[in-house]
Amino acid sequence: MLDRFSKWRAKEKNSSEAAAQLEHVNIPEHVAIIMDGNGRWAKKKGLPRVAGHREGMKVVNKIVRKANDVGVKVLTLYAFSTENWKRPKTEVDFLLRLPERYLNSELPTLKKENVRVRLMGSLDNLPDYTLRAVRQAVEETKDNTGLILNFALNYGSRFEMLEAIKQISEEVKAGKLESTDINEELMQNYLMTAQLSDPDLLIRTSGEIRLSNFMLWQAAYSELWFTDVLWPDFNEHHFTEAIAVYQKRARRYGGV
Ligand SMILES: Cc1cc(N2CCCCCC2)n2ncc(-c3ccc(F)cc3)c2n1
Repeated sequence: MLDRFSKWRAKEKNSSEAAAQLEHVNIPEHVAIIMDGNGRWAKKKGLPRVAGHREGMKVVNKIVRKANDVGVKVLTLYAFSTENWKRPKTEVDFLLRLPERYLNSELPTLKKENVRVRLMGSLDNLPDYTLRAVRQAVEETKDNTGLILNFALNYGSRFEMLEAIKQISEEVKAGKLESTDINEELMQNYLMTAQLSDPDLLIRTSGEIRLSNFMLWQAAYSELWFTDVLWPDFNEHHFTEAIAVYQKRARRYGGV
């Protein structure tokens, strides 16, 4: 007896296989990705976990190129969560070297492709070498007008929402805001995604069907697409399959 999720996946697979060519209408403006499965990928191959993260970084490049090619405007990538600090120190140290490694090799190309690098997360707690690299990339691409490449680094949605609530309540206390001013539009301006549209499509790899404290406010109406593919095995075809499925789904925003 197929459970509801397996039936849904079978239906999505058929519809996405039918979508051989990606339509260039109704491309999701903002795509967010939880890049999961790197450790499992390495374990399956009898490699250390960091080999999965290294391989996963190569996939970032492929998907950034593809997103830019198909006309996505914002690509948010969940690179390091506030929960990742609980991992072994050696793995955390390796992970927090990746921004610098990625940017050292890719920033010139990103600049050539008019990509703007953006960060969201609690950056102050990051090591100096990570901060230096990401701040340089943000500065050197700040005038670019193409794809916004938004890395979530040391990011947690509940922390983000609590910080926004604290800031708003301080401003009410200081008389800068009235409590009647507080609405969804105001709240969005106090989140780390201020100025960005909400994700139209949220992808999670590796078969986990959870949001894991990622963009909980912003993803309220996002189309969610889950795949068993582990991030290091994720490629442009999986990405365009997710977009093709998004294009086939009606968007209702809670309406009928
Ligand atoms: C911590 C971390 C982990 C990380 N992984 C590679 C992708 C799979 C997921 C975990 C490991 N990647 N990949 C790219 C970055 C990055 C971050 C900020 C930035 F400005 C430029 C690049 C990155 N950062």
